[in-house]
Amino acid sequence: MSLTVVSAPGKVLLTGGYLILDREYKGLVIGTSSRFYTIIQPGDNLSKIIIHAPQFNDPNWEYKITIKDGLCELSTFEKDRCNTFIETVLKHSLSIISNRISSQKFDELVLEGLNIYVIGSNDFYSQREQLKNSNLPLNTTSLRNLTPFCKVHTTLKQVHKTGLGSSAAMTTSLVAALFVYFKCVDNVNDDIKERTLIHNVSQFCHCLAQGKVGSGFDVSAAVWGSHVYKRFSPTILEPVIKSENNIDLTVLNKIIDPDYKWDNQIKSFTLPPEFKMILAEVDSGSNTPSMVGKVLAWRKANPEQANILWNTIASNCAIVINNLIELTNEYEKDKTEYIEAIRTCSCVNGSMWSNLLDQERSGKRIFELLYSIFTEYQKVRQSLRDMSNMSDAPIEPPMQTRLLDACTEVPGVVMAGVPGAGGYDAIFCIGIGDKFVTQVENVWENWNEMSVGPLLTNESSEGFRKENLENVLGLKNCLEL
Ligand SMILES: Nc1ncnc2c1ncn2[C@@H]1O[C@H](COP(=O)(O)OP(=O)(O)OP(=O)(O)O)[C@@H](O)[C@H]1O
Ligand SMILES: C[C@@](O)(CCOP(=O)(O)O)CC(=O)O
Repeated sequence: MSLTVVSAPGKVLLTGGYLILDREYKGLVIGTSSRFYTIIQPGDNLSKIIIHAPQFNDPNWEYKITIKDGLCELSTFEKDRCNTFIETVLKHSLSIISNRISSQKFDELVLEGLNIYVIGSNDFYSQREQLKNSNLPLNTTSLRNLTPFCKVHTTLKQVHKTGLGSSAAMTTSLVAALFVYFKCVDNVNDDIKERTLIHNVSQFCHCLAQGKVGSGFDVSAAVWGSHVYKRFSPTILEPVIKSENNIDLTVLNKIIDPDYKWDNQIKSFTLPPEFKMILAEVDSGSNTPSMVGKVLAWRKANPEQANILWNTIASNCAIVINNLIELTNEYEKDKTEYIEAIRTCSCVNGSMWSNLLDQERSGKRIFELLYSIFTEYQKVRQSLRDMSNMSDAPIEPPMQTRLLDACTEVPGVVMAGVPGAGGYDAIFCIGIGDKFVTQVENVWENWNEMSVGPLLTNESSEGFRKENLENVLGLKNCLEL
């Protein structure tokens, strides 16, 4: 049977939280190896769409599709149980697709019905409960022993998410899978225009479903993978977001077109060779919208002070980003020297890397770049703590500061911080060589002040992609074929 499978990565915003809401500033977003999968196969019911989310206790949604004046309408049999993200994507993607392919082809596929699976890698959801119920310690060995895409034994509403951006990865993989299934795109992995089309539709659906136009970095990561991000002007989507219940399809079709005047900027990025990112979730959770509200209100009330702070953070972040890029260039120039320098630094605490600069040895530029990333990122953290104190939003609260400082002490660690909006959700740690990973994980496992749960994910710079079911370990077992 023909199956369409599309995956999209999660995200970690390393630098630029809050700043990227403003087009003046850029952020560095990293794509994760944890991916969200959408699988589509023909249904066996007249115009019925069944959505399966087999990881949850409330696993199915059913819709009936009707098309009226080029607009797709969905009716559901269970009015009290809705999934806004899925419904928004289905309704609008199908309307857009019906406008771009022949009506005969569209009607044929709709009439058959669609069977759709939406499935996220284990790291999107906290696995603490599973481990606890099986009496397993909260560490990476236990996580590796879990079945891929395992059941979370709770409902979608109650599940603890880890901050990797499940809604953006799901939205993007679902949009892309629908466009592939209806053959509205034919080379979506490689064709930039087709990828841009998927970006524009996903960005629109995600904003509409979440009820606001955010910076869109999470959808951008799901589409393009790791990159330096400058947001699009919110005015682009305003005409179709404001009139939520009465969207003009002609306007929408114009806006999502790949040639429309979107002004977002993407500069692709990968961590330099020998770098590794690890992540942990922290057992508390934060309310991002309320933190964003506080920070933006403070900035509005204190524009001069805020601008100084914003510009300081931006210039420190720019040095971090440029140095990371330059390190990759250094590797290309002389791989042996690079690897040797990294090996030296990986055994030493970052604050001591400056000592290496005084010695007569090769690899000086690499030591310089590493030390500069280490110190500039410490300055970013200080500014985020200032932002926390002044706006009263716990971006890097003292509990996280203590944990991050302990991680930063580990030899080979280049930067440890709170991703995105910060708060009590998660932390990331980027280091060089292999040894720092076990040592940082030891710090986490033995941390008493709060419970720190590692994730298995690491950096993967690739955006969404069409997949072959057989190549994704464990995915086939989730389907009722
Ligand atoms: N496996 C899934 N199946 C169906 N819907 C899902 C799934 N995972 C996420 N969703 C959708 O995404 C929504 C969660 O979006 P929300 O914006 O609250 O989280 P998020 O910010 O993406 O979270 P996080 O960054 O922690 O992953 C859910 O309400 C649901 O609509
Ligand atoms: C605070 C903000 O800049 C980043 C939020 O990131 P996260 O969802 O906490 O990873 C908001 C946004 O960019 O939409």
